[in-house]
Amino acid sequence: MLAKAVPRPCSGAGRHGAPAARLRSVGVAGGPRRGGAGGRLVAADAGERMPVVAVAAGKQPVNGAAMAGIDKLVTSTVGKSTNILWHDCPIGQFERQKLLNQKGCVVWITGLSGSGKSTLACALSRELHSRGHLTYILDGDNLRHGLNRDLCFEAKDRAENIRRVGEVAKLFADAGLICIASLISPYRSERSACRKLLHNSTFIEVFLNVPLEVCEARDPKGLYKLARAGKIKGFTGIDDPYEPPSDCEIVIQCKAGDCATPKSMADQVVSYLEANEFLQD
Ligand SMILES: Nc1ncnc2c1ncn2[C@@H]1O[C@H](COP(=O)(O)OS(=O)(=O)O)[C@@H](OP(=O)(O)O)[C@H]1O
Ligand SMILES: Nc1ncnc2c1ncn2[C@@H]1O[C@H](COP(=O)(O)OP(=O)(O)O)[C@@H](O)[C@H]1O
Repeated sequence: MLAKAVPRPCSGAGRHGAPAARLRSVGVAGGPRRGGAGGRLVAADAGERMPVVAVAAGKQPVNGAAMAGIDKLVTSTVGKSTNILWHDCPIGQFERQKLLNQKGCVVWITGLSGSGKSTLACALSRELHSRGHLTYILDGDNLRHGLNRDLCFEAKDRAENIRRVGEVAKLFADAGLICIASLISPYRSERSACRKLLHNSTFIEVFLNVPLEVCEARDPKGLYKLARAGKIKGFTGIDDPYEPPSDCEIVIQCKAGDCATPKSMADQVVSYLEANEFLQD
């Protein structure tokens, strides 16, 4: 049966409530996500989903769901979507995390082209996989082959690219996975907006601090050469800005001739995840 719609916190995607349960407490019976059988309709979070219609008792609910027990529904307008309701499910992030023995999070790797983002993402995924943890990589280049194929590299398209990846990453984290997002994401404000989508402690920003000269010397795709020759316009670091993070969780520093190996970069991130109880053996 559908319960009466009342504002309540839940652990579904997009909830910004209390920090996800520490792994130690994952799976404790009667935890925060225990609920009755069947789906629930819940009202929107303040801020993200603004209720616009409250149907008084006895009146026809907005979506026409004149079912027994529903005398009041609160619908929301979110962006261009009107009259929408959040549908919750008793199997939530808590249950999924328990199944996976890990806490869902986003490891967001930012840095110049050629700084080693994809290399680190792969090394990290491999390391976590070998320890029995489920990860998924959202790679900027790869996503531009599908989800983001309609976007170019103008500022507004990069911003939309980052926003979309942030939203997808949020879903993966809610699914209980360690989501590794690897994209240049050159703008501080857009990275910060992605951080706000998640509870702060579950957004782990990793800055690959590699000097432009090193990235340019690597130039595995020959893009810097093309950018220097003026054949690619608006290339990050050449004629488009990169705003380094001012306060991120992990900085991996690399200087000419002095770069950590991919495995030791991955180990640095794994240590952080362990220290912050994202992983359970
Ligand atoms: N103008 C310009 N500037 C920067 N990068 C460019 C550009 N044009 C194409 N490429 C290639 O696209 C990859 C970056 O895509 P992202 O989605 O990560 O970029 S962004 O976050 O939207 O800025 C980037 O991949 P990486 O080298 O792996 O970073 C490049 O291969
Ligand atoms: N830690 C590292 N030390 C030395 N070379 C690296 C390191 N990480 C990446 N590379 C090399 O640098 C180049 C760019 O790496 P890549 O992961 O494709 O960067 P990005 O995804 O940031 O563009 C590749 O040729 C890669 O082998």
